[in-house]
Amino acid sequence: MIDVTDEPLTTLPPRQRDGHKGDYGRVLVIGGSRGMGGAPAMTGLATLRSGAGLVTVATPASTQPIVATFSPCFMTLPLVEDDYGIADYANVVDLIAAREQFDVWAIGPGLGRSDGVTELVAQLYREIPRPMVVDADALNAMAASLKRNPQALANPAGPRVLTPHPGEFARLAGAMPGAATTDRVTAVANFCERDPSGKLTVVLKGRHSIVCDGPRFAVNGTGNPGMATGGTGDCLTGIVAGLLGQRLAPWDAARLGMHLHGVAGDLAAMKLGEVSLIASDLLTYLPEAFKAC
Ligand SMILES: NC(=O)C1=CN([C@@H]2O[C@H](COP(=O)(O)OP(=O)(O)OC[C@H]3O[C@@H](n4cnc5c(N)ncnc54)[C@H](OP(=O)(O)O)[C@@H]3O)[C@@H](O)[C@H]2O)[C@@H](O)CC1
Ligand SMILES: Nc1ncnc2c1ncn2[C@@H]1O[C@H](COP(=O)(O)OP(=O)(O)O)[C@@H](O)[C@H]1O
Ligand SMILES: [Mg+2]
Repeated sequence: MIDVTDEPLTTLPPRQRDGHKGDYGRVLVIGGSRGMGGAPAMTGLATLRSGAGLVTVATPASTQPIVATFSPCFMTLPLVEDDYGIADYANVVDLIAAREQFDVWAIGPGLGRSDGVTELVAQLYREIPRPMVVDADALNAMAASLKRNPQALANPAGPRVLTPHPGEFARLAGAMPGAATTDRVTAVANFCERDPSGKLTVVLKGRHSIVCDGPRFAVNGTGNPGMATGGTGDCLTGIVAGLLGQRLAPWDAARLGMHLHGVAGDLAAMKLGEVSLIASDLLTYLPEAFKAC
């Protein structure tokens, strides 16, 4: 039985005077491919702007120099690639071996689609014991794995927060959710039940994004159509990862993340007087959104 939550939004605790980077999370973002270096960079910037202590962006070697130019504040890690994109065999071993270094993983923005990506995502999704945000092409990779074996991703090693838009959700679940909120809630709740381990939280994005973890859901009331632009979803991935890095539970990080994402978009639209935004406008007003919360 699914029910709308009546819990108040969980917010971040006040920072201790002697806080240090490790207290606020070491986040690994895995994304990017030739021509899509901006996506993981926006995710990394949103993670930092959401308060994470340290952010590393792992991206194919050919894209690494480009991603690194987006900010001196995050580190970058080259991923081995072959002619078809990321080479799964060469990377999964190193990344899994690195699992103790990172508190939170965020995979998918700009990752591209290939057999190597599908295999890399499937192994990381199953094996990494830390909280993981799964977005964009990592969701498309999951859909490819589920098509081959519906149980391929059951009972992952740690909590997973999926952030599909309706197109990505349709690939994952096999059908486009209806437009009505009740249809969308039912579709997401049914999808969450596919993993009885209770480690799944899903944010179905849109005008009124819905967060659901199986028994409960919440509908977001912030945001505006100016946010319907490339990169704003990559920013949401970073916000949720940044909140997970500060020790919020997946449900709280997803629910607060979508709320703050929309508040930042509303502040940007109001302050810029713009009907259409670009994703970096959202990043500009994200700290103010946190302050207002
Ligand atoms: N600067 C960069 O590097 C950027 C890189 N990016 C990266 O690009 C990769 C592909 O991601 P993507 O979302 O752009 O494309 P895709 O997965 O094909 O889905 C889009 C299709 O889904 C459908 N659809 C239906 N309803 C929908 C809805 N409400 N909202 C959205 N879509 C909806 C609709 O299909 P249609 O109905 O047109 O057949 C639509 O054509 C991904 O890795 C991402 O991170 C981007 O983040 C941008 C900035
Ligand atoms: N009309 C709208 N009103 C409010 N938010 C919107 C609207 N359209 C899109 N958004 C938000 O913008 C983001 C778009 O995500 P996504 O499609 O993944 O973008 P990208 O992959 O290009 O970064 C989602 O968080 C969605 O909730
Ligand atoms: Mg997206």
